[in-house]
Amino acid sequence: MSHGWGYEPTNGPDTWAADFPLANGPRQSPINIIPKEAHYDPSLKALKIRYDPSNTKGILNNGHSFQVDFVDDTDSSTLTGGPISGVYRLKQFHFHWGGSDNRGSEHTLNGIKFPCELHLVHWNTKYPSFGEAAEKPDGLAVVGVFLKIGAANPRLQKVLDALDAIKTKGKQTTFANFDPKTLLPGSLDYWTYEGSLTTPPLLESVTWIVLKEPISISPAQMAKFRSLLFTGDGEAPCYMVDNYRPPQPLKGRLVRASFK
Ligand SMILES: O[B-]1(O)OCc2ccccc21
Ligand SMILES: [Zn+2]
Repeated sequence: MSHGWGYEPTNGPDTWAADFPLANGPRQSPINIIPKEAHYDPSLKALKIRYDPSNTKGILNNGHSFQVDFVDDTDSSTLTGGPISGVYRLKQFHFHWGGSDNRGSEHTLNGIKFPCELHLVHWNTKYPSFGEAAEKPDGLAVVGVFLKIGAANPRLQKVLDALDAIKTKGKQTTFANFDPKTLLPGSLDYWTYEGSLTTPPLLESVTWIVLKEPISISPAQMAKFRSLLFTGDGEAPCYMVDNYRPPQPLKGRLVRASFK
């Protein structure tokens, strides 16, 4: 039986095109961002991010990352402004990280990898659901935030403390009253471009909004991420590390900057 996609040599990013032909599509993510080649666009609006912590639903190890899910049946946690039009609802956030501090992010800056990258996933409410939106060219908007090694980040602690309960694939636990806005850096300056999911099915439905300013994470906090397992209970354990797709060809796309 064919094993599912993952990040090992036998099922990692270089093998995905076999089952997911979009892997070689015209608007794939992530990309390498070269700030000097980004176009400052004065017409880009400021990001407007309003999250309601009471929408927090739970935290799950999905075998590829861990994600914090939100109730998305009303417009109480939304992203508006920025490069998007209309209202996008927060669905979940998750991370990608490396087995050591020299890698882990999906987007890179001048070819530099960060040790970790946060994705806050939102869907366009002009469509009836996340699933429907994920198949539309303007269906999703993902805010990407780089994490760099530094002082322990107290804003991450509540998420980190929940990881012991979701060590293996498929485990989930209650997680309530978390405000993801507390994870954002002081500046909301961003780069934006049209791209895709960075995981199969690699749907080309994402307006990417990558923040310029990273947030910090300490080595000890990174070690907690790396203590999760890709594998389920009873399987030979495989640490959840290097769950990132490398940068993909730009194929003529414009990267715009919201700042000079
Ligand atoms: O592929 B991703 O990690 O990046 C965007 C996204 C959206 C929803 C699920 C997973 C992802
Ligand atoms: Zn992601």
